[in-house]
Amino acid sequence: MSAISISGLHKRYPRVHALDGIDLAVERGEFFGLLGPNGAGKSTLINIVAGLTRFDAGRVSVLGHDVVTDYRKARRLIGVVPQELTYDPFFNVREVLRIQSGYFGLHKNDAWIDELLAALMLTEKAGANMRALSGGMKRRVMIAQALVHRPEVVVLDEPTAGVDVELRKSLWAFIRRLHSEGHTIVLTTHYLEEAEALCNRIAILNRGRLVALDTKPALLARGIGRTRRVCVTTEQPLAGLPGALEQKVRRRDGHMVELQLDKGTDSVMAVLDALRAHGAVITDLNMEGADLEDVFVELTRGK
Ligand SMILES: Nc1ncnc2c1ncn2[C@@H]1O[C@H](COP(=O)(O)OP(=O)(O)OP(=O)(O)O)[C@@H](O)[C@H]1O
Repeated sequence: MSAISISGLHKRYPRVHALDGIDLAVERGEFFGLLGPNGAGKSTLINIVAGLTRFDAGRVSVLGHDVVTDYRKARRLIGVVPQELTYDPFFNVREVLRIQSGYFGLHKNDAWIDELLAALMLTEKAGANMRALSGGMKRRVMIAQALVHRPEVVVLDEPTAGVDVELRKSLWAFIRRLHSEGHTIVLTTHYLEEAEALCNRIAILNRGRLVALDTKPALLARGIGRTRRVCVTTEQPLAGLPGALEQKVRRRDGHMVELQLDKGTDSVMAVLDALRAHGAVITDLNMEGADLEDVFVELTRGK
């Protein structure tokens, strides 16, 4: 049985086909990344899995429980950390977590709440009013809130958006811990670095469609993963480029030109020679292997 199973899923808003036939299964125990540019449909998908958004066609279940016909059971098995910070400013942190526990009929949940507060470094803020917390702390409370009922499946919609580096690292550590304790984790993120560091399987969504779904090494091994980026800085802005190089340009900005080269067939030395023969005086050179960003850019570019 899959942790999350989605088949033939369609969701239309009046002006956009937000999800255009999604088939996807997240297995139990996976650390799954859901990536995509703005508007790709990630939040819509997550909200559907959480039972918060209606859809037009398809089937969605959490650990075998249909999110529509078996809503209550599905809801108990999943914890969703939404992207937007929504909270009631009149309650303190502990009250928020107690109220949330109450929704699940858990009236003696303080031991677990204390554990969550400690793990998320919120113990000292337990009595603080929500409105008095910083954005990063509110986000941690929302994570705790999603976990009060110890759901097996944890879905985090951009948990580290707008969070400083230090807190991001501690959130990563906490999410890793949840995963090592047996939770299935689904993470949406804009930070490719984050998906590369954490997820074992990654789906890339673009305009409501899945454009890739594979393990991280398999994604990197795709054709595009065999390229290398070379960034050349020249003394004078380049007037033009040798014809053969024009089509390899990825970015160009005054003194700098970034080329995407095939590791197998393009020799870096030959490229530099061609630039020099064209009158360029090279002052700096940077090379990078392909990373997930190349794959992402390639798959979500244009149409
Ligand atoms: N309630 C709504 N009413 C109408 N259109 C919506 C609604 N919610 C989302 N959309 C549209 O559906 C599409 C998918 O949006 P969604 O928020 O799921 O994307 P996303 O991948 O989560 O983007 P982001 O990374 O910016 O959060 C977008 O075109 C968006 O404008």
